[in-house]
Amino acid sequence: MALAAGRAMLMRSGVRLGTQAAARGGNGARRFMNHRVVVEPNTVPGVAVIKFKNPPVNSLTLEFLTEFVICLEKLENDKTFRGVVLTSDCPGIFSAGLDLREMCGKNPAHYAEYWRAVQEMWLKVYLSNLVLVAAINGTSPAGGCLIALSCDYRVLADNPRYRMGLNETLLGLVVPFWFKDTLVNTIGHRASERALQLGLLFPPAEALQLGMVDQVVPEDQVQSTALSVMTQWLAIPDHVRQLTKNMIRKATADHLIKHQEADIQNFINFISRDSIQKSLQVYLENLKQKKH
Ligand SMILES: CCCCCCC/C=C/C(=O)SCCNC(=O)CCNC(=O)[C@H](O)C(C)(C)COP(=O)(O)OP(=O)(O)OC[C@H]1O[C@@H](n2cnc3c(N)ncnc32)[C@H](O)[C@@H]1OP(=O)(O)O
Repeated sequence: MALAAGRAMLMRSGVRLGTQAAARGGNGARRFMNHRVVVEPNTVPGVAVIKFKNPPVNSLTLEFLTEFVICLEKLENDKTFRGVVLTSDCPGIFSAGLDLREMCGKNPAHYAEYWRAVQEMWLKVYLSNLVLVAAINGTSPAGGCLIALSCDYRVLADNPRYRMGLNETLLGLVVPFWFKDTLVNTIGHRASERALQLGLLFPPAEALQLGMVDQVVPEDQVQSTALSVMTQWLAIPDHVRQLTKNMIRKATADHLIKHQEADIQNFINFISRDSIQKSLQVYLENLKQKKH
C-alpha cells in the first residue's frame, strides 16, 4: 500500500524508480544508492545500514519520506535482512525533522499528501518487523527525534552540540498525539509532560539520564556500537521477538490507524491557519538570520 503510493508519488515528481544503482563496495558488499537514502549491506550478516543523505540537514521532505519507506519495505521483503541501522550521511545532523517548506505556503491537497507520508513513515518504522537501531550521529529535533524514538534501540554520539527532543512548541506547533505517545512510551508521562510543553532539546548526558537514548558513546564508535548491539538483538529468534514487539506497540499504532483520516484533516486545518503559517515563516527566517 505505502509502496504503491510511494511509487506513484515518485513518478509524479519525476524520479525514475529504475535509477536505483547497485555497485560493489571495497568489501564486495552490494551498495544500493537512491537519491536521498543510501542502503549498505554491512559486514554483520543480515544487517543493512541506511544512511540519510538529504543535505544540508536531512529534513524530511516528501521525496525523502517516500524513498525511506520504499527502502525499508524492500529490506523487509528481502528475507536476507533481519536488522537495519539508521544513521546519517550529513555531518553533525541526524535529521532536522519535518521539512518546514513542505508545511509553508502550500495548498490543502499538498498538506494532505505530505501528512499522509509522515504518518506512513512513522507506521513503517514503528511497526517494522526488522530490528531497527538508531545510530544518532548528530542533532535530531522533532521529526528526527521521532524516527530515533521509533527504533528498538538508540545509540547517541557523545557531543554536547547534538541535541535531541520534540521542540515543536518552540515553533508554535502542537505535537500530534502519536508523536506524544511515542515519547511517553519511551521516557514516561511526567518527563514527557515537561519535555513537550517546554519543547526541550536535550544534550547527550540528559538524553541518557531520561532514557531517551540507551547508550552514549564516543562519536567515532556510534555505528560500530549500533552493530554490536544488533548482534545481541539478532540472537533472539525473529518470530518471537516480532510478536513481542507487535504486542507492545500495536495499541499505539492502532490509535493512529483508526484516526488516520481525522488526523490528516486536523493537520490541514491547523497548518493552514494564518497564525501558524506566520510563525513557521518567522522560524525559517530566524534560521537564515542566525547565519549573518
Ligand atoms: C496538528 C499537527 C500540527 C503540526 C505538527 C508538526 C510537527 C512538526 C515536526 C517537525 O519536525 S518541525 C521541524 C523542527 N525542526 C527544527 O526545529 C530544526 C530547525 N533547524 C535547525 O535548528 C538547524 O537548521 C539545525 C538542524 C540545528 C542545523 O543547523 P546548521 O547551522 O547546521 O544549518 P542551518 O544553517 O540552520 O540550516 C541549513 C539550511 O537548512 C534549512 N533548514 C534547517 N532545518 C530545516 C527544516 N526542518 N526544514 C526545512 N529547512 C530546514 C535552513 O533554513 C537552511 O536553509 P538556507 O538558509 O541555507 O536556505
